[in-house]
Amino acid sequence: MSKPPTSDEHEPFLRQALEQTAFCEPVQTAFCVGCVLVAYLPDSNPIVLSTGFSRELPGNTHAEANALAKVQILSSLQLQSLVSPWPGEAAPVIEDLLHHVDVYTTLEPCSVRTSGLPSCADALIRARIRRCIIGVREPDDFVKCEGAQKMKDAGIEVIWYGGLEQECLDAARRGHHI
Ligand SMILES: Nc1nc(O)c(N)c(N[C@@H]2O[C@H](COP(=O)(O)O)[C@@H](O)[C@H]2O)n1
Repeated sequence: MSKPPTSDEHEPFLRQALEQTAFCEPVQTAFCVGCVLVAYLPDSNPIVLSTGFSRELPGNTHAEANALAKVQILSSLQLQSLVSPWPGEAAPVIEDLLHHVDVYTTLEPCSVRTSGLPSCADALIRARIRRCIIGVREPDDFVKCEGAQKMKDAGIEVIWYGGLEQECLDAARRGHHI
């Protein structure tokens, strides 16, 4: 069995998510967020499956949804090369793999979007990820975010990392005139 990571083991992945924020095009109406999806499989080191940042994919897209979308389009062959050895007998299926995935995100996943598009918290709940490790709570600059509570209520373990809060907040607000 793979050992659960300690809080120090989270830091490299949250830092990797923080690096993703540098790629965001800043806008006044939303935050710059970075995300990394990491699979924890038995007898294997953690595997980075995908990364994402705000507005990376075309349209008004969010970091967490982008990281999910990028892994959901992988072919079975691509998944197999990423997650070898896969513990099951059949080829890996993304829906199964996601139950072993921790989501590292610099900002609390959104629960409500000003655009009315689907929220990241709902997308992560639907994907039935294992845990969500969050850099900082979303400040009330735009909306009141209840993403962490929503995920907890749905049975997803939420971990507030705590050690990179200011960096994550500064990254989120990059380019904002406040
Ligand atoms: N968690 C998260 N990830 C992102 O990539 C984001 N841009 C945000 N921002 C939040 O979403 C709201 C913007 O909603 P629209 O993109 O305009 O629909 C903004 O109010 C933040 O709450 N959050």
